[in-house]
Amino acid sequence: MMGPNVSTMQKAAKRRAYVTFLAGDGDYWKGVVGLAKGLRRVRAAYPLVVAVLPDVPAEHRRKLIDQGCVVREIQPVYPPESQTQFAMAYYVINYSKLRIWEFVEYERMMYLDADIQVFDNIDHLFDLDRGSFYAVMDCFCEKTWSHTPQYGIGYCQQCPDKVAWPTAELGPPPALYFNAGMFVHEPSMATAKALLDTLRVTTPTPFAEQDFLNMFFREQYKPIPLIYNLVLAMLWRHPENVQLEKVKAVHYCAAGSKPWRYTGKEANMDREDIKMLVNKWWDIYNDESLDYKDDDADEARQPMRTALAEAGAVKYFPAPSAA
Ligand SMILES: O=c1ccn([C@@H]2O[C@H](COP(=O)(O)OP(=O)(O)O[C@H]3O[C@H](CO)[C@H](O)[C@H](O)[C@H]3O)[C@@H](O)[C@H]2O)c(=O)[nH]1
Ligand SMILES: O[C@H]1[C@H](O)[C@@H](O)[C@H](O)[C@@H](O)[C@H]1O
Ligand SMILES: [Mn+2]
Repeated sequence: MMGPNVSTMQKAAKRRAYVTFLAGDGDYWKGVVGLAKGLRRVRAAYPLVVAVLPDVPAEHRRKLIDQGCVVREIQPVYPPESQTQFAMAYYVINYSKLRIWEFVEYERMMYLDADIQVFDNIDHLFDLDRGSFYAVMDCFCEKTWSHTPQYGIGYCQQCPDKVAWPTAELGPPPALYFNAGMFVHEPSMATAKALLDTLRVTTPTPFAEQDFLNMFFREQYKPIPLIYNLVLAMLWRHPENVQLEKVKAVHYCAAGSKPWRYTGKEANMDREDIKMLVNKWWDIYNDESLDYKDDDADEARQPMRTALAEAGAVKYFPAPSAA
């Protein structure tokens, strides 16, 4: 019979996880495989859950399971009917990301887009104070933002003093705005319901669920340093803000930067730092020593170590220095 300590430990081990999202039968599964291997490389203590839409083929799901991912099918979430024209078509699918609030067997999760790679362990973000929504501030300088007043006047929250916000004409400056490719959240059925209920009465906007989450979590949002989600455009838009050697997670979101589609032809893609980061992604993706092995003793002990820590063997987590 299992003693109470063992079951407590098993429960504790289940309470935290990384989570990503996969839709369609295209090539984004490669991003998930890369991410799974990257998390293993930095000895992440928690599993990677993949929220997959029904349209992800069995063959792709198998590749994720073979890499040790926990595959969970979710039902798509659509914004109010026939209003999707307001959101960029490419982003509409991302509303389904809201389903990850339903993963209540985890008390805390860190969401990472499939086009993010981690180069350093970021487990400590799970220890941030509860009750807030943590993410990295976005940059408004790329063409994708050309529909906004910010872009029009050249204002960016990454350098708010360069172009002052014209309060007289435009009212108070916009609230801090995060990139939704990476965030720390707390699953909760109540929150999941509130998100879906609110979505039902919200007109879609260009950045789809990213705009929506920014609106929904405006009061709870706490910015964390950009080393946890380096939006690549920061390299050429705000180089003075970036210390590349300190960056722990890179988001290959600039046009043409997805490593598995990279050709080097699009704007800025011939930069040395970009080439280096794309190569680093491929090194991890191709590294067979990072493939998941069922019988890997060290791997098997990992959740137990986490469980021990959470069950009280380590009673106190020092406050993370990052935020
Ligand atoms: O065909 C697709 C498209 C997207 N995705 C998933 O959706 C994520 C978001 O798509 P991108 O990474 O291509 O989008 P961007 O990084 O350019 O977009 C940014 O804006 C989006 C607005 O919807 C989201 O908020 C996204 O998380 C944020 O990083 C992907 O990483 C991937 O996890 C798929 O699985 N298949
Ligand atoms: O989420 C979007 C997307 O990643 C774009 O590529 C980027 O230019 C934007 O800044 C961001 O808000
Ligand atoms: Mn992305």
